Amino acid sequence: MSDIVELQGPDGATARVCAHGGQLLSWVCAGHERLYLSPRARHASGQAIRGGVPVIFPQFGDRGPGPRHGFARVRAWTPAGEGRWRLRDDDATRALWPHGFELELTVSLQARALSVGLDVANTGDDAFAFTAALHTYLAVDALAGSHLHGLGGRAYYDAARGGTRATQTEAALAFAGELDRLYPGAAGGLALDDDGRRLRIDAEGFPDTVVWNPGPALAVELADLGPREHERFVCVEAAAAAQPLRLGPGERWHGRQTLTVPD
Ligand SMILES: O=P(O)(O)OC[C@H]1O[C@H](O)[C@H](O)[C@@H](O)[C@@H]1O
Repeated sequence: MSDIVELQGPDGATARVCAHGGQLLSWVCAGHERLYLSPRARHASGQAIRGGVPVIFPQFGDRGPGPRHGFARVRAWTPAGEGRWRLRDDDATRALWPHGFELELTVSLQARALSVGLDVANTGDDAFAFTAALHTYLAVDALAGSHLHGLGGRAYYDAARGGTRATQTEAALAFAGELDRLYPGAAGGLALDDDGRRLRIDAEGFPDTVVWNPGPALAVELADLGPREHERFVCVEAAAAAQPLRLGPGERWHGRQTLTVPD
């Protein structure tokens, strides 16, 4: 598609970013694709692309009256220089959410690392509250053997079980069946192991982490996913979802997720 830009890293890494949704679609580092993009992903206007790094704003999930996961992921963003895209309010966004804002997405490639930044500026005359996330789909070769480290002992809300609160007792989280957890106040310091490969996941600005895998039954129900596709990814999301963030007129917030392939 013509609205996809390829970025080159210092060590031969590449990233592809689509203006539709301001969405990272691919990051190839040390010869491996690190992000998952569904073969059934749709790039059509008004549709969210299943995979990569969707930008969730101004509403995470169903935590408000607006469209599920907000509108940023289905809007056309504007290129704003090397590795930068912007989204500003317009008549269509104000019809859904009556506020003046500017989002800036920054994608940068360092040696063995990818950094995705999201800035939110309040350009209107009134304060607003928002929830947001970088809804990162990490590719895995073998879901059954994958483990996410760094959330042991953390409390979470379990959206796959009616939002009940629980505490993760195991040090390494395994994936079997639907998993949909919001860990408030747990950000970054994570590592995903998959088939002998490790990826470090760090965050700043975003206070929470969401971990999602639809499992086999839900994967079949999602038209842009399909049978067994859930075995190819784990979503580890840098999120501000448990409590809305507030910005007064002229204020700006910055969040970032960094993925690193250790040497
Ligand atoms: O299907 P989507 O609207 O893209 O949402 C995909 C998933 O996103 C997040 O991870 C939520 O916690 C899940 O509840 C949701 O199912």
